[in-house]
Amino acid sequence: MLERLQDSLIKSPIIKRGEYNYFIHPISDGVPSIDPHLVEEISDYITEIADLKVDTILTVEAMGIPVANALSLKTGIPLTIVRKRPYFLEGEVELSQSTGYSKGVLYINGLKKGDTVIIVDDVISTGGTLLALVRALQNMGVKITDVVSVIGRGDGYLKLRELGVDPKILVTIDVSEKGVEIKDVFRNQ
Ligand SMILES: O=P(O)(O)OC[C@H]1O[C@H](OP(=O)(O)OP(=O)(O)O)[C@H](O)[C@@H]1O
Ligand SMILES: Nc1nc2[nH]cnc2c(=O)[nH]1
Repeated sequence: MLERLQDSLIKSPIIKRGEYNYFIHPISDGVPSIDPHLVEEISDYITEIADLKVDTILTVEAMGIPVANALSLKTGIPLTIVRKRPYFLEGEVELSQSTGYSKGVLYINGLKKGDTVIIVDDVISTGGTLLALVRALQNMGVKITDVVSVIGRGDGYLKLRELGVDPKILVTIDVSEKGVEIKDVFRNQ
């Protein structure tokens, strides 16, 4: 199950970003090249495990885009991208993002109260990004059917449970200076 993803993850190089052990992988970095079969394996799996009765697939710039776009092509569901730059359109919602190695601002456009979305992202680590995004969507009155992260590390996902959301993490890993270890693979109940 998700063999390509698991096999490629254990080959990930590690770099230090401050104190943070950052793994480098095609899905989360686009480095080295992204194998389309890998993206297909992941998007096929998401169609089996996630609730896709939604108006749109929501992802975060930049590295949520390859998988979310494949899912959009496969299902015919539109794709909405949370951007790192403002457009100053009416209804734009701004939120602060923090990860284990960076801080920034994200901007939601194109969503309104009553819309239903699935969130798809490449990695959940501290949970800072998805926590801020889910909070903003809940304040907007947007319904979230599922939150899917391709890769998970650490216990940041627990923060989302406090908002009533239980993320589906396809492969959970441990990351140390030595490399990546597979901890768990998501299986449908
Ligand atoms: O759980 P967290 O600690 O918040 O980390 C997860 C976030 O980190 C990465 O985004 P990043 O901001 O590095 O942007 P990128 O997709 O442009 O690489 C990733 O795409 C997630 O959105
Ligand atoms: N590529 C990559 N993206 C991340 N997003 C949050 N943590 C990480 C990480 O260690 N590697």
